[in-house]
Amino acid sequence: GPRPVVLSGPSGAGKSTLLKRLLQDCEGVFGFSVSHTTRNPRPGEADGKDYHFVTREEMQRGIDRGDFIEHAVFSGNMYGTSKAAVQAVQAKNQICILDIDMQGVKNIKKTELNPIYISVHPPSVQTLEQRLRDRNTESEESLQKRLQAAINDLEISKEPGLFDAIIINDDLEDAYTKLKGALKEEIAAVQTSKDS
Ligand SMILES: Nc1ncnc2c1ncn2[C@@H]1O[C@H](COP(=O)(O)OP(=O)(O)OP(=O)(O)O)[C@@H](O)[C@H]1O
Ligand SMILES: Nc1nc2c(ncn2[C@@H]2O[C@H](COP(=O)(O)O)[C@@H](O)[C@H]2O)c(=O)[nH]1
Repeated sequence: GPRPVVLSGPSGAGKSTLLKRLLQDCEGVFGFSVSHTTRNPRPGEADGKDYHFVTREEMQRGIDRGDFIEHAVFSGNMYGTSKAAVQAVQAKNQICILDIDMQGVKNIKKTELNPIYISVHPPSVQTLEQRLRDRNTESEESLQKRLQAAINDLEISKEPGLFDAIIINDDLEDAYTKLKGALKEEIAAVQTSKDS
């Protein structure tokens, strides 16, 4: 099947915004890998669509059973990509998109998934902070943890070869055009195979 895509980058950089657009714009081409998390759902988030919302005990049982390709603790909550989440997308011959943090990127690199790695960056840490504050989803404590992780991860993402593309999400239209451009060959291949 087509190569999966890993979308990473600091919390608040715009990954979900960009990937939702990609899913809508290229209908049937991409499928989202629905992660598990122990964090509480935000208003508007649906269980099984945005995440599988689980307790710590359920998540730990899944990890112990070997259900996860990768898992990490981010801002005090557990997150993980299950084998079933990726297989569900791949079974439809779609490009599987994983929205994961830097620990996830490092762990996926140790597997045989062989995805395309894309990092979404904010234009500045100040803009990132403003976007996170405006999103109104985080407590002050969670926001500070996310900003600290962002500063660390932006430094790590300078490592040569870690990402196939880095997209600065300043103007949304421009960032979306660049994201779609970075994936144009994969999109065309899936569209061609669907037509034939
Ligand atoms: N180019 C942009 N210009 C202005 N605001 C933006 C832009 N892109 C995204 N946003 C806004 O910034 C906020 C963070 O975006 P989003 O939730 O997509 O980030 P994220 O990287 O998915 O974060 P997380 O990792 O926490 O899920 C949202 O409120 C979104 O509407
Ligand atoms: N390593 C993983 N990271 C994940 C996964 N699913 C989401 N994430 C990352 O967590 C943070 C926070 O997400 P939020 O929805 O609480 O804002 C963000 O960087 C996501 O990319 C996963 O399965 N594994």
